[in-house]
Amino acid sequence: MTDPILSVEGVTKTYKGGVTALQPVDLEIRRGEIFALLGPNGAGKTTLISIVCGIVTPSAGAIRVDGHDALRDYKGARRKIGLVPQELSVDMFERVIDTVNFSRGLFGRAPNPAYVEQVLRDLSLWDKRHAKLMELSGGMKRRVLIAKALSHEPDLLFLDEPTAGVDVELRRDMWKLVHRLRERGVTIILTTHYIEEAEEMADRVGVIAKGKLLLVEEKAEMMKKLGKREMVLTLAEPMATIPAELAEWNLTLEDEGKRLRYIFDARAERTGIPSLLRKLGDLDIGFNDLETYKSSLEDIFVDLVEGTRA
Ligand SMILES: Nc1ncnc2c1ncn2[C@@H]1O[C@H](COP(=O)(O)OP(=O)(O)OP(=O)(O)O)[C@@H](O)[C@H]1O
Repeated sequence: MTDPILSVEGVTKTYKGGVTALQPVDLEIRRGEIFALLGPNGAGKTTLISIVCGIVTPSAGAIRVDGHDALRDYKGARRKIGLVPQELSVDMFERVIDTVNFSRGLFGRAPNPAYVEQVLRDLSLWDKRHAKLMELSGGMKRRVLIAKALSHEPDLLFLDEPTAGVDVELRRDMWKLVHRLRERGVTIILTTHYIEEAEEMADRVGVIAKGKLLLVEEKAEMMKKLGKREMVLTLAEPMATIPAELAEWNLTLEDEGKRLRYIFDARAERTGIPSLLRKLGDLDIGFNDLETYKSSLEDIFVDLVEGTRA
């Protein structure tokens, strides 16, 4: 890959007390992409982000942000990054515009009212710019966190669980916003528990569990490569048990014997469907309907994460 905006090499983290939060992680993020880091609670997502942002010191490894060594040239690296944390940690009495300008100042950036106005407009906060944070709804406060993170014109934006606990409408707004930011050239890394979010937003997805980056793939490629498919037959007559003759297909009987589900590997050359249908004919088992489904990213995720269990 040419000139990634972020490269993480062999990064590990063992916290004091002995919790290993990250096994050696290697990851390169391309300029302009939306990358979703998907993993269950405690997988190490926040630890990885915090290391890249210089909040947590890694036990080993190297990080480069747009050419800056994040350990040796912390300031240079950090200036490139905007971080939207999970938690609100803002002064509730402050006004929106002041807190955003303050964040910008922290990075030593000269005032740029036109830029700040654009950010606030993008986030539908312009009309609220003189409101105190305490006067805003929860969703608006989250937008303020994003505005603060964007205040110093970063090239790489981290969103740590951007939509945890927000309503569906705000979640959709966030997704739109992320796409708009990318159109402006901002690279985005988001962490999420929500498969739907990764599926909806990301160009690439990394799956992390127990501190291990299990897989990094183009989203579409991941779906294609690992995708399973399902076929569901609605039977003409309910069935009490699956006949022994059908054992090799590993079918499951559902809905009080009215439906047969067959899960097969879309990658396999032989799916087993023609022979299954023939066998059903031989056994005189009729069906009224046949549907097929692609597996979702959710199924893939569960498979991968379960695969890490000893
Ligand atoms: N400061 C700390 N000291 C000790 N252990 C920690 C610390 N921070 C995190 N951990 C542990 O490291 C592991 C990874 O935690 P981390 O917060 O990175 O996961 P996560 O994927 O972000 O989880 P979540 O989705 O719940 O935020 C967990 O076992 C956690 O308990």
